[in-house]
Amino acid sequence: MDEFDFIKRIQPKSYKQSNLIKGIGDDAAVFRQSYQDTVTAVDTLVENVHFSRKTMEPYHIGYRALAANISDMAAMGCKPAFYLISIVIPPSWAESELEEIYLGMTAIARQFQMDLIGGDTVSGKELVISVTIIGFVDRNKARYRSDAKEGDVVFVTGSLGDSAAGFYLLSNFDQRDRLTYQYLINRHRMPFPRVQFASGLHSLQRVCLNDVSDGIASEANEIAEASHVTMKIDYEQLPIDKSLLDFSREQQESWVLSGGEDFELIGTVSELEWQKLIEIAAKQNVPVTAIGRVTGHDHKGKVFLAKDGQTKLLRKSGYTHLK
Ligand SMILES: Nc1ncnc2c1ncn2[C@@H]1O[C@H](COP(=O)(O)OP(=O)(O)OP(=O)(O)O)[C@@H](O)[C@H]1O
Ligand SMILES: Cc1ncc(C[n+]2csc(CCOP(=O)(O)O)c2C)c(N)n1
Ligand SMILES: [Mg+2]
Ligand SMILES: [Mg+2]
Ligand SMILES: [Mg+2]
Repeated sequence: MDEFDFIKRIQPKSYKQSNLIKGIGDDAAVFRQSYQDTVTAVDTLVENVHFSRKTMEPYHIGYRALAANISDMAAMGCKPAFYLISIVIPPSWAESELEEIYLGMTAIARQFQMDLIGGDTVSGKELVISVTIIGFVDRNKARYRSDAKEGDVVFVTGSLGDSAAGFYLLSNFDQRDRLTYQYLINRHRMPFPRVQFASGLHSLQRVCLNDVSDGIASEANEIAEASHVTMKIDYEQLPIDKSLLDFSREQQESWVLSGGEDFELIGTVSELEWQKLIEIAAKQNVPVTAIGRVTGHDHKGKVFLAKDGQTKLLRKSGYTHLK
C-alpha cells in the first residue's frame, strides 16, 4: 500500500459538519464560519514517549491521540468539529494495524460528531501522530486559564491519578493480574474528554478551565500563573478512585498530583456560581469536587498544597518533555 492508497482508505465517505465545503481531496480543507469563534490546537503522540506496543493496542493509539486533542477543546469550553492527522509510519507497522489506529480514532470522532478533513502521510522510524483540531464556541464564551479570581472555588471533574496507575499496571503486571484493574487500564487507554460538561457551563458568567494532561501540580500552576493568583489546594479533598487505595500512599500521591493523562478538567468559578455548576454536573452525571480556593493575588502565580497539617508550595511536578 503506498501513500495514495493509504489516503484513499482513510478518506471518510460522508461528513457530519454542515459548514464543511471541502474535506479530504484537495490542497487544503475549507469550512465556512460566521457567528461563532473558531478554536484550534495541535498535540502530538509519539511511540515510546506517549505509548509503547506494551501499553497500547493500535486501536487505543488512535483513540488516545484524538482524545488528548478533544480534551483541549473541552478545556476551552468549545465543541470540537474537525481534525487533521499528520502521521509518520514506520515500515514495521502492518496495514491491519494502521487500519485499527484509524478505527480507534473514528470511534471517538463519531461520539463528538467530528470530521476528518485532512492530514499528511510520511514514512519514518517511529510512529508519530500529530492531530490538529478545530472547534467552535459561541462568541466570547471560550474559557481561559487566565480567568481565575480571588475567592473562587477550585474544582476538578472525575478522579485523578487513574491513568498513571493504569500505565503502571500495563508496564509492570502481566495480562492475568491486569484483569482486576480493567477500570484503571481503560482510563489510561481510552480517556473520555469532558466536552459536554464544559459546554454545559455556557450559562455561567465566568469559568476558568484547564485540562489535566501533565498532572494537576502542573495545571493548577498554569492557572495560577496565567491569572496572577495564589491558590490553595487541600490534598485530602482530591478525588481518588477506590481502586487506587490498593497501592502505596507514595504511589497514590505521585499519580494524583503529577501522573497526568487523566484528561479531566481543573477549573475555578466564583462562589456565587458554584452551586449552579454543581447542578449542571449532577444533571450530566459528571462528578465534580471542590479541591481548594483561590486565596489572593501574586504576579508570578503560586499554588500551595495543604497536607498532613502542613501547607507547602506545590511545584510543577507533572510530566515535562524537555528538562
Ligand atoms: N512548538 C510550539 N510552537 C508554538 N506554540 C507552541 C509550541 N508548543 C506549545 N505551544 C503553545 O503553548 C501553549 C501551551 O501548550 P501546551 O502544549 O503546554 O498545552 P496543552 O496542549 O494543553 O498541554 P499538553 O501538551 O500537556 O496536553 C499553547 O498555546 C500551545 O499552542
Ligand atoms: C511509554 C510511555 N511512557 C511514559 C508515559 C507517560 N507520559 C507520557 S507523556 C505524558 C504527559 C502528557 O504528554 P503531553 O504533555 O505531550 O500531552 C505522560 C504522563 C506514557 N503514557 N507512555
Ligand atoms: Mg500541547
Ligand atoms: Mg494538550
Ligand atoms: Mg491542555
